[in-house]
Amino acid sequence: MYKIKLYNNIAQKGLDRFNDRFLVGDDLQEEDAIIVRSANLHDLDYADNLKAIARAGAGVNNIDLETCTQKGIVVFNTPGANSNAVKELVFAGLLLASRDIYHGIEWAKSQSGNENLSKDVEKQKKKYAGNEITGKTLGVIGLGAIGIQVANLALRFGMQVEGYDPYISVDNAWSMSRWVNHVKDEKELFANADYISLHLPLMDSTKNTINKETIALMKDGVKILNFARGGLVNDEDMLEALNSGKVAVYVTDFPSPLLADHPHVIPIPHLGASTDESEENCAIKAADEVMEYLTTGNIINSVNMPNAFAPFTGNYRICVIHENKPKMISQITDKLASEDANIENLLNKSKKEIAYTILDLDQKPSEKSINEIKEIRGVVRVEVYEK
Ligand SMILES: NC(=O)C1=CN([C@@H]2O[C@H](COP(=O)(O)OP(=O)(O)OC[C@H]3O[C@@H](n4cnc5c(N)ncnc54)[C@H](O)[C@@H]3O)[C@@H](O)[C@H]2O)C=CC1
Ligand SMILES: O=C(O)C(=O)COP(=O)(O)O
Repeated sequence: MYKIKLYNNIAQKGLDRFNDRFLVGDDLQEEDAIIVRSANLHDLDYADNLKAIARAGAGVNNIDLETCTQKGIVVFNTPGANSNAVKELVFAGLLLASRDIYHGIEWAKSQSGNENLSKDVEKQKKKYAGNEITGKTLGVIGLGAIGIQVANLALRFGMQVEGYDPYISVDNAWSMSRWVNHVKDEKELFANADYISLHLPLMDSTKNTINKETIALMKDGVKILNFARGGLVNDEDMLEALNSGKVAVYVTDFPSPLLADHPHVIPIPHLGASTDESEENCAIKAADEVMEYLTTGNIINSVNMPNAFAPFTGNYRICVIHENKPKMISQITDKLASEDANIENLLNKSKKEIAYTILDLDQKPSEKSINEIKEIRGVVRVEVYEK
């Protein structure tokens, strides 16, 4: 029985994927895998059995990837599973940043009981007038699952779109409309954009992407949308820019204590992925990834290990997570050759400093050979699967 520990509310449709070989709950000990959304796992007490963590969502900055890699724990996410939900909310954000709907609604709600309301509405509305987005320029930073959808939809709203992503994947490049101007230098985007929307991951290298210096390169009255992560924006610098009017509006899905009640901030309580559809998509994908890994060793959508998928052809399978260096495979196969085990299939994949080898065998490997493989210098983890 595999134990799956839940760290957030995970949609039932995803949990329904698990059959009776799995025990799923939020108060389990010695779990084999974790499914999480945004809960912070940086101080996780790693169970000895823990083999996998699936993030039902996109951003993995709540997980200590380095420690997981060192321990041979495979971390998954669910690419694209919530991108439509975020895209839709970004468009709500674009409109909220353009028309003062937010303060207008606040005022209208305060008028309950006012018998002159229809007259007052007509007097008051000039306070909440705004601008249209058609014809304006949107700069999209990060052209991944979400950024591409935002860029493509903005074109349909009649916007000019500039996109910046030095690491854009081939698949995403194919999905991007040719009318999106793919800029090579972020400065060009900062100089041209009326609106800037952030869709890049939070990492050490992207922290404070929006800061005093980058804001100085932007148009006066620029409107910034952050549906990616709070840490991408330096709050103190944003406060100064909002106070001076350099930034006209900041729409954020990550309210901070410093900015939450600023009149030019539209704070949203991290609702980007909170739709039934996206919660189900993410949960189903995460559950499938975990089941596949725990029962076959196949790795699909990992962020810290190479993806590796091979049909389970033998009766037994050995999966080895090891350092990506010469002679690892020959050392592993040597340990099996000594007991005449026939390797029916072998797959080796690598990602940066880590590699993964799947060996399908016709006969059960001995405990001795498995222990010997574990002893090889550079081997991080060994798992054996039976069909
Ligand atoms: N508000 C919410 O509820 C949600 C927020 N997110 C956030 O949005 C981020 C993006 O999500 P997806 O588009 O699904 O991820 P993705 O992985 O498909 O796309 C991220 C893109 O950012 C690019 N990138 C990386 N470093 C960059 C840099 N320095 N400059 C420009 N581009 C860079 C990557 O090449 C990639 O194309 C996530 O990492 C997460 O933090 C994601 C889903 C929901
Ligand atoms: O997928 C992401 O990166 C998100 O930010 C969504 O987070 P959530 O699953 O709604 O806690």
